[in-house]
Amino acid sequence: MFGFFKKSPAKGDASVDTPAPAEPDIAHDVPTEPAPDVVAPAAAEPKRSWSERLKAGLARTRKQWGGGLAHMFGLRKIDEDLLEELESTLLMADCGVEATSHLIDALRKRWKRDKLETGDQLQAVLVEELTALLSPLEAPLTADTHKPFIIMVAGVNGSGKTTSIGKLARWYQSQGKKVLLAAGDTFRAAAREQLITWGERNGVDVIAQQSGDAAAVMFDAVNAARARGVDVVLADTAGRLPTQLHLMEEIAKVRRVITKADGTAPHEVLLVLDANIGQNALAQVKAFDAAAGVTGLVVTKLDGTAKGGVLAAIARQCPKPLRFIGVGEGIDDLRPFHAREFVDALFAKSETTKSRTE
Ligand SMILES: Nc1nc2c(ncn2[C@@H]2O[C@H](COP(=O)(O)OP(=O)(O)OP(=O)(O)O)[C@@H](O)[C@H]2O)c(=O)[nH]1
Repeated sequence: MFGFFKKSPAKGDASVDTPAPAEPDIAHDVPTEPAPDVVAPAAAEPKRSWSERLKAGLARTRKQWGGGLAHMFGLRKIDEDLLEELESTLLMADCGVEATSHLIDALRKRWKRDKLETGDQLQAVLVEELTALLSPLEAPLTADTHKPFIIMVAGVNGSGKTTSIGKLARWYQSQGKKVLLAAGDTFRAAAREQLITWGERNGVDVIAQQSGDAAAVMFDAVNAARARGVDVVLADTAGRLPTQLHLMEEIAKVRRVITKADGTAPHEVLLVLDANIGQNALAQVKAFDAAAGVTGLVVTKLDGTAKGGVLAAIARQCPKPLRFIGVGEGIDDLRPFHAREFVDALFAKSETTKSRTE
């Protein structure tokens, strides 16, 4: 079962100058308690394409928008009442006041300028404007500017960090990269076990310590990655709330230790946001950015929420590259964000996905 898993590191692989951590424990030991899966086991149902999964995943948000929008558009004549209804629908989908006003103003201008008449014509313009609003967020993370390319993953508790790391590891493996995981969530034992189990099953080395602090794990991981010719390091960190100031200080320290181990790193600081938090995402981006210098976002759980409009709020109020979006618990349910693909899925005809989502 654990056949792919490498045992202990070659001597000197994880040599540490300072601080002196406990001996790095390449996690080949059997976990003392059953570890939860990083992601749900492969489902028995036939494999669906990413675009099908994206459409299915966005069903709730689409219902919130589309449900309201379907009767709004069609052959209905455009008037101020229609724009007002559209405004409420966008606000309810958590687009936020700024993005909503921006979109409504743009639609009003286009209505007058292009002499639009029907709701359908207005919908086509909304698709265009929303794509234009979200496009600046589109910036896939190829992770090939450095070797090893060190990605530090941060976020509040339960946002989906550890799960996303498993999915990202699979994604980068599929791109032909050699991946190493660093179990830097030293607060939650289960997170460490999750990564270890995932690594064992997928032939990915995991740097972990039975005890010790996150900084030491990071230091070991950077050195081990160098010694083993790793392309991408995915470093987990403990969940924390922006209000927990001492923990926000700790994440700044974790970052500093990574830089100490490799002067050019971290090459990416990914903030994982749970889409269900809607507008709170903005405050989280600001707080984590101040503490750890966020360079990219992952928005998870877009499948479980009607608040997919939060991406528009992010685009308008705190634009950061949206590297990946998650639309499910399956291993392949996290993919690079593409604005047009996202908007198309949002406005897809529900018949195409209905049978799969119910
Ligand atoms: N439906 C759905 N669930 C997700 C998605 N991403 C993560 N999850 C679930 O969210 C839950 C929390 O995920 P974790 O990865 O453990 O979260 P974490 O941020 O590492 O948690 P802490 O270590 O407590 O900070 C798990 O049950 C995941 O399966 C997603 O895109 N969709």
